[in-house]
Amino acid sequence: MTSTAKAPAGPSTVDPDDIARFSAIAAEWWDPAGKFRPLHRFNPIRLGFIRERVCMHFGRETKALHPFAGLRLLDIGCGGGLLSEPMRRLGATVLGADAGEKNIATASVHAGEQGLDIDYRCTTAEALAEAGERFDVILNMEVIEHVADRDAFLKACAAMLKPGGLMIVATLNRTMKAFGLAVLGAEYVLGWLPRGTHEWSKFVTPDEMRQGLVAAGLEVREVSGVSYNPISDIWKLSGDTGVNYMAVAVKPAG
Ligand SMILES: C[S@@+](CC[C@H](N)C(=O)[O-])C[C@H]1O[C@@H](n2cnc3c(N)ncnc32)[C@H](O)[C@@H]1O
Ligand SMILES: [Mg+2]
Repeated sequence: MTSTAKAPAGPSTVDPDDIARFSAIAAEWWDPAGKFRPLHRFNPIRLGFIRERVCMHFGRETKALHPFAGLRLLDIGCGGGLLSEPMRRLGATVLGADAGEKNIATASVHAGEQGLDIDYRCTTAEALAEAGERFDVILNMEVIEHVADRDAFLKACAAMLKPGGLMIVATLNRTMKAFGLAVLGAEYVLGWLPRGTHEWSKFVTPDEMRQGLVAAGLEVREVSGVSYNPISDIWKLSGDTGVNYMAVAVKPAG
C-alpha cells in the first residue's frame, strides 16, 4: 500500500506471509517456464472462458476486436498482470490491484513495455471498496485461497460491482485430489511451485463458494470445473470441479 493510503476499518484480507511468498518470485511472473508456469499453461482456457461469459452477459460480439470496450474491469490480486494485459487488449478499462508491491512493480514495467495503459495499484479489495470504486466486471482469479478473511474479501469485491455487473472467481477445491495435485504434486513432486504456495485448508469447496457469493448479495450463474491432464499437459473446461473451478456471479440489477 502507498504510504498515504489509510487502512480501512474492518478485517484485513491480507495474509502477510502469502504476500511475501509471491513477492519473492515477482520477477518470474512473465517467464512461461518459471514458477508461474502453471498459470501460463492455464491462461488460454480461462481467457476463453472470461471472454465468452463477459460477452454473453453484456451482449457483446465475441469476435469483435475490442468486445470489452466501455467496460470498467477490476483484476483483484492481479499478480504480474497475466490477465490484466489481455483484458486491456480486449478493450476494457483495467484496474489491476495486488497487495504485493513487487508484483505491481513487475506488472507496471511489463505493461509499459507492451504499450498497454493499465491502472496498477498496490492496494486491497477493502481499501478500493471503501474508496467507492465501481466496476462492471471483477476478475477474482486464484486469489481467494490466499486471503486472510474470505468472507470480508468477497463482500468487499461484491460491494464494488455495479448493479448488473459480473464477477468471475477461480480457485481450488478442498478435496484430497486437489491436495494430491495442487499441493503434493505441483509443490513437492514436480517442484513447479515453491513449497508453501498453497495451504490446503484455505481451499474453498464449490458449496462454500456459492454460500459466500450469495451472502455477499450476488446470484451464482455457473460453476465450471477446469481439469488438467498431466500426460498431454493440457487444461480444459469440464464438469469436474474436484480440483480447479471457476464460478460466475452477477449483482442483481436492483
Ligand atoms: C496465485 S496469484 C494469482 C495472480 C493472478 N490473479 C493470476 O491469476 O494470474 C495470487 C495473487 O494474489 C495476491 N493477493 C493475495 N492476497 C491478497 C489480498 N488480500 N488482496 C490483494 N491481493 C492479494 C498475491 O500477492 C498474488 O499476487
Ligand atoms: Mg493459488
